[in-house]
Amino acid sequence: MNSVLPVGVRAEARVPASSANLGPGFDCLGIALGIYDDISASVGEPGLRISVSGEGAEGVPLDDAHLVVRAINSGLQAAGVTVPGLDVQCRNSIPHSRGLGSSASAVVGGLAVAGGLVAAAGVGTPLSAEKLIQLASEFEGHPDNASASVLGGAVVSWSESAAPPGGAGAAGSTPGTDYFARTLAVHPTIRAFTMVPQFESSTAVTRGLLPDAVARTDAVFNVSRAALAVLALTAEPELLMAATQDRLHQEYRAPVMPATASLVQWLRARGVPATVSGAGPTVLALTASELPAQSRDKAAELGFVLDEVEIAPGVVVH
Ligand SMILES: Nc1ncnc2c1ncn2[C@@H]1O[C@H](COP(=O)(O)OP(=O)(O)O)[C@@H](O)[C@H]1O
Ligand SMILES: N[C@@H](CCOP(=O)(O)O)C(=O)O
Repeated sequence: MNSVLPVGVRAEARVPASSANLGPGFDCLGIALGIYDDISASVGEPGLRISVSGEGAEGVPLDDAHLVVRAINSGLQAAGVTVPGLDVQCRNSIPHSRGLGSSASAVVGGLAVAGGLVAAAGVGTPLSAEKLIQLASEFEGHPDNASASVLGGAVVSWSESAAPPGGAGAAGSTPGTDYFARTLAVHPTIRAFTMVPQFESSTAVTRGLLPDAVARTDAVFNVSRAALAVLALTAEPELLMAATQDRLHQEYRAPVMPATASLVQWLRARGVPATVSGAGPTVLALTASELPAQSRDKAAELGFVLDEVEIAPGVVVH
């Protein structure tokens, strides 16, 4: 029988954004970025009271359908506990639907808060980092984002499933899939720059633009670049230009985000290893060199705001 957490138990989580794919590592490489959502939750009287401020506050439901609340409930269930009610506060800095993994961050943050409540009460089963990766990947469908937000730094993630190999279409977990991830020790000279536009793009929609099958030559191209990306990120940053080339997703998504494609092309033509961040429309540059002096103006001309962001630690619960 499930334990009931007592009223008054409280936990907070600070969860980073993430950028998935890093060019060739479609659905398997990611990096945590220093843009954070802060979530706090207390066990309260029956019912749900939720307040949301910051990014995306106007567009999210303020009831049990809220993604963070759903993740908290899922985490409590996984830990084998229940609560009479919840008070939840979300203070968001991660922009939604820009390719910065906001949905994965919301899920990781909610699960981590649930783990924090369980730990604070000293009952139920604690949620380890491995468990958070498993639950978040099952829940949200993007282990590359979720693993980065859990572990921090750059990550490689993979899954094992009893199901036969499938297409590249819809995200979402196949029942019985196990998810795994490891961090890469990012070379200390590598810096991260984001260029974030105002316009949004749904990950689910732009996954629909990807073909189910690709030419073997393109598959080989990406396998070689993804393997090279591990070397470039950890030991030889001078290889980042070659290591961030991709033939699996960026070109297919370009027609619905031409400004993103133009900015990536402009930067790469000047030796900056820029990629589409996740499913876009944000542009990410991981580089050990300075950006060309005109980069900020060029980004602004196309409607993007350029910032340097830290390569972030994983979710922190307190
Ligand atoms: N912090 C959050 N709280 C509630 N819902 C969120 C949050 N972050 C993202 N979402 C939901 O996820 C959607 C964005 O998901 P998605 O299209 O995958 O973009 P992203 O690249 O930002 O993850 C939002 O429209 C919203 O419904
Ligand atoms: N590998 C996924 C990553 C989606 O990331 P998001 O930040 O855009 O949600 C994909 O490329 O679809």
